[in-house]
Parts: sequence; structure tokens; C-alpha cells
Amino acid sequence: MGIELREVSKTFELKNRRVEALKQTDLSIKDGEIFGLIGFSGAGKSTLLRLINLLERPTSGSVIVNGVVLDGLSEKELRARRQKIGMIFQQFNLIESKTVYENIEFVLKASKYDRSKMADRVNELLELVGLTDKKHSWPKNLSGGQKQRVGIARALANEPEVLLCDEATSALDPDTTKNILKLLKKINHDLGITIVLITHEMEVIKEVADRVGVMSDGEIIETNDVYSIFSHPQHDVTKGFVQDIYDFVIPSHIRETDSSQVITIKFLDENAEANYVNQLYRHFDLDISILNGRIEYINGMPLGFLMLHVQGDSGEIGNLRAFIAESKGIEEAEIYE
Ligand SMILES: Nc1ncnc2c1ncn2[C@@H]1O[C@H](COP(=O)(O)OP(=O)(O)OP(=O)(O)O)[C@@H](O)[C@H]1O
Repeated sequence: MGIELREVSKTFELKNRRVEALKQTDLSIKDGEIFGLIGFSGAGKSTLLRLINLLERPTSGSVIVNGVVLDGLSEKELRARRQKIGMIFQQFNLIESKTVYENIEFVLKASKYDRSKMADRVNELLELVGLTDKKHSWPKNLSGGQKQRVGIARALANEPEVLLCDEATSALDPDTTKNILKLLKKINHDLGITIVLITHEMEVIKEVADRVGVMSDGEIIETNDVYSIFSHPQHDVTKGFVQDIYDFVIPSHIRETDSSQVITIKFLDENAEANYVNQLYRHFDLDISILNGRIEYINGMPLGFLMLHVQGDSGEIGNLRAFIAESKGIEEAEIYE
């Protein structure tokens, strides 16, 4: 089950030109995972996301959600299926003239929800997103985070199997972003809902996603689990995104020569926390000073970076590099400019 895009493409025909927003793409998103799509503006993320619920019709190919071929459905069948695919937006899309309670109730009314159970369902949703005390508030009196919580409650009203998030945290400050991402993780975990989110921030991917697809120029150029994307990015665009989290620059006073070299080591898995530096000091007759260092935790697994300034005999520096190359779980990192 899950979400399958098979040879899907989308071209917009404008008056004087065609825009190939999504080139022919195959993508499988597993049932119950949180899949992140990252890319620069114009990469095609929104187009791909909107193809999953057929808000955009594909120019070619098939969209299959939990075994149902969406592009084979009639408009009426599609409307019914769409209730099983919730969506939240950067600008929240609330109805300003309705209270928080009425905003959620509106979605249930539109789907002809059983009237006798409606109040209970709204209250349950308010509880789930932590807004019970705001149920009679107006959208204009809510913070951005609270507005997005209403958006999430609306999207979950009809018990969807899939939740699509279109830059859902881009209008929020970092702390509020973290809280909303925590809520999305809880929803994914407790309700088993598959989540697809698009973002231009690697922090969001790191915080919440299980797997990630990197988009550039209408294509998914790289797909992997989040740890692998951070530890071994392949494509230059991916390397650029990843570098943002350990933004090391070589200090300008350091002049690199044969006997003065900057080496950045990457520590993988449990080695990220082991004390390799002591070993390096002990084994090599070199002056080693630490210029920068950081450990990231990605889905609970550590990934460490350590930038060293190494001075001494160039042959011995070569030995140190060979030691790093031979040691399991550590390797030299490229510094992507
Ligand atoms: N309805 C449309 N009509 C014409 N061109 C469109 C339409 N929607 C998107 N595009 C074009 O398709 C390309 C991909 O746009 P899309 O919005 O999918 O990218 P994105 O990665 O989501 O960017 P952003 O982060 O800025 O939203 C862009 O060149 C965009 O101008």
C-alpha cells in the first residue's frame, strides 16, 4: 500500500511557453512513513504534492494511493477518495468568519458526517491538537502555531489515511515549527497516518522525516533514508542542503601547505560519541588542534563532524589520513563550498 507515482509527469501549457514542472517520475512512499520532499523554489515540490490528491491532473502516468488508481476515478469517486487525503498549507487556509470550533465543524458538515456525533468529533479533534481552550476563539486572535493546529484538526476531521503538508511550518518561528513537527510526528505514530511534507529547510527534514526525496528542476534527483542523506549525500544539490547543518569554514588565518592541513572527520553511528581524538593524539607525532565540531542526532542516531588543523611532517599527515580511511565508522568529510 502507500503512495505510488508511476511515470507521472506534469507540464503546464501557458500562452507562449510550456513549463515542465515535473518530469517523468516514479516514486513509492511507504504506508505509515513520513516522507519529506526538499528542493529550492520552483523545483516542482508543490506540483508533485498536489498530484497525490489530484488537485493537479498528471499530464501522463498514474497516481495510486493505498491501492486505488486515482486517475481512473470519476469526479464523484475522486471527491470521496480525497476525504481520505488531508492537506495542510503554509497560509493555514482557515475561514476567518468562523470560530475554531466552527472551522472544524464545517469540514465535517461538508462531508455529511453523522450530525449526532459531530460535536464529539470536533471536541476530540480539538483535544488531539491541544486547542480545547481556544474552541470559541476567532482565527484572527490565534498565533501562527495555533492556526496551523486548527488546520491540522480540519485535515484530520475525516480520518484520512494520508496527510499532505505544503510548507506547513514555513510561516512559523523556529520554536513553533518544532512544536508543530512534534504534533505531526505524534499523529503519524499514534494514528498511523502516512505523511508527505514539502519544505525548503533541511532542519524540518532532520526533525521529522523517515525518508527524503531531493528535488531539482522538476526531478527527484536523490531519495534515501534521512540519516544516509545527511551522512552520504550524493548529488551536489543535496550536498548543498546538508552542508547547512555543519557550516564549517576553514578559518582565514590558516594557510594550508604540505605540513599544515585541515582535515574534517565524519563519525558515523555510535562512533560519533567515541573518543577518537585521543587515539589520534596518541598514535601520531603531529600537532593537532580542533577548529570546529558538532554532533547531530538524526532519528536518534548520532552523526559527528570534527574539523582539525594538523601540523607536522607531511608523511605523518598522510599516515593519519590512511588511518582515518582504514578505520571503521569514521571517514574524511568533504567541505562543500
Ligand atoms: N498552475 C501553474 N501554471 C503554470 N506554471 C506553474 C503552475 N504551477 C506551477 N508552475 C510552474 O511549475 C514549476 C514548479 O513549481 P512548483 O510550485 O511545483 O515548485 P516548488 O518547488 O513547490 O516551488 P515553491 O517552493 O516556490 O512553491 C515552476 O516553474 C512554476 O512556475
